[in-house]
Amino acid sequence: MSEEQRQKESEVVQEFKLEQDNELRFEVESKEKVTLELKSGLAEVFGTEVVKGKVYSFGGGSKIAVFTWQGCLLELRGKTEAAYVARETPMIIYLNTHAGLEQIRKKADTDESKRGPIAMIVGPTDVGKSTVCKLLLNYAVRMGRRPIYVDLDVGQGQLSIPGTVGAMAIERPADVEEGFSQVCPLIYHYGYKEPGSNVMLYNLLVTKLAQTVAERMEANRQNAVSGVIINTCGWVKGQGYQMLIHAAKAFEVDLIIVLDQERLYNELVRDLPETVKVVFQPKSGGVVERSRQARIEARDQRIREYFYGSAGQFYPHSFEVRFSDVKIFKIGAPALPDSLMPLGMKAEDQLTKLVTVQPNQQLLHHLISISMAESGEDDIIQTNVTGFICVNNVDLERQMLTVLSPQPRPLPRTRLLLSDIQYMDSH
Ligand SMILES: Nc1ncnc2c1ncn2[C@@H]1O[C@H](COP(=O)(O)OP(=O)(O)OP(=O)(O)O)[C@@H](O)[C@H]1O
Repeated sequence: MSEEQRQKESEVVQEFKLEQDNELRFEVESKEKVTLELKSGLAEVFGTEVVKGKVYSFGGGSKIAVFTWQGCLLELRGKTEAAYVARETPMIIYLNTHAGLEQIRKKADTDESKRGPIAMIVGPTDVGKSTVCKLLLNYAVRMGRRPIYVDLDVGQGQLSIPGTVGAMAIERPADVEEGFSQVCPLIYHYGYKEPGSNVMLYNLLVTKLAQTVAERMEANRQNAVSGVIINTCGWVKGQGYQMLIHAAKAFEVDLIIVLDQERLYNELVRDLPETVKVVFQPKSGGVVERSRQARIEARDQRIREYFYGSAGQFYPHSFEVRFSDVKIFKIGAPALPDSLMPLGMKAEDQLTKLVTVQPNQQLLHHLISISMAESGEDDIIQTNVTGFICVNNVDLERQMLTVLSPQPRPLPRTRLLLSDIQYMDSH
């Protein structure tokens, strides 16, 4: 018997029969792998249809729900941390939300003066915001729509690596194992994992992103009719709340779905004009709370996937870059008291100021965004980025950086933006 066969024999196999409107929830133990197969009936994972007979594979730490509207038989192989069938889910509520959005799209279909819905999903951490976004986007594309996904979550975003905000037109349902295919997302560099680290910059980027999305809707009628789904951060108190209000205004949202928190719902109803519809919806009982450590690991995993692929299928490059061949900037200078500011400038302006960085050992392990800006005069802060590198070594004597890059040398552009976020490349 081969090693592979032996492994297969000793595998834990579990079968689940689901009635209609049931959901199988499972978590994969860290460092383990679990496969899923639909044996009969129909099922979906966060809005993407599961293909019968196809074997899907999920890595350690995955938290998955397989829902069925009609009933089905499922098989799991491998070590699950928890696996159970839930009968109570809010899926019908989410489906109704989709139907409501589709009504607005239908009106825009026949009336050139109208556009599709702009919906924002808000709520505290771990209420399933990203999952509801995915669901609504998947249902929309399955109906032939081309919605725009905007991700404002700088900590646990789905479109790019942590420390960025971005948007992408969704062309096909998310892959069950890999999520949305990241072809040409429009990404802006923020540089921190917390939205509160530089509120001025965050709001500036949200405004810029909103403008760009509006332009895209102007230029592409199919996107305009399909509308926008916006994912947000879980920071909903104090300044975090003000940032949500800012985003709602910048994107001119029509609908806000508040998951799980009634207080937030009441505040939004109170503070936003009546033209913005605010609805309260429950979170799914399946959403798993993540510890601080789990969040750190998820962020690291996201960055690793950027360079190495979700299954280690990418081979990034490591090469040297001469200090003199690039210009590195960071955004935000140390705050000075108003009395020391040059005439006409406010202390706040410092926060969105571009500062040149002389390469030194402090760059070690930091992520760096490659700006699309071509020259020094371009507004680098409000220009999108084309990719990311990580600094693996700084040689002051030879004036060289060694960088990890998804693409071979040379770097596609020379204007670089330093991120506060670090990544230890342990490959
Ligand atoms: N019904 C469900 N059953 C099992 N797991 C689920 C379910 N819904 C969501 N999850 C899982 O729960 C985790 C948290 O969900 P999600 O990322 O959508 O929450 P969030 O509110 O966006 O979190 P954050 O505030 O960190 O952005 C994810 O790993 C997701 O796969």
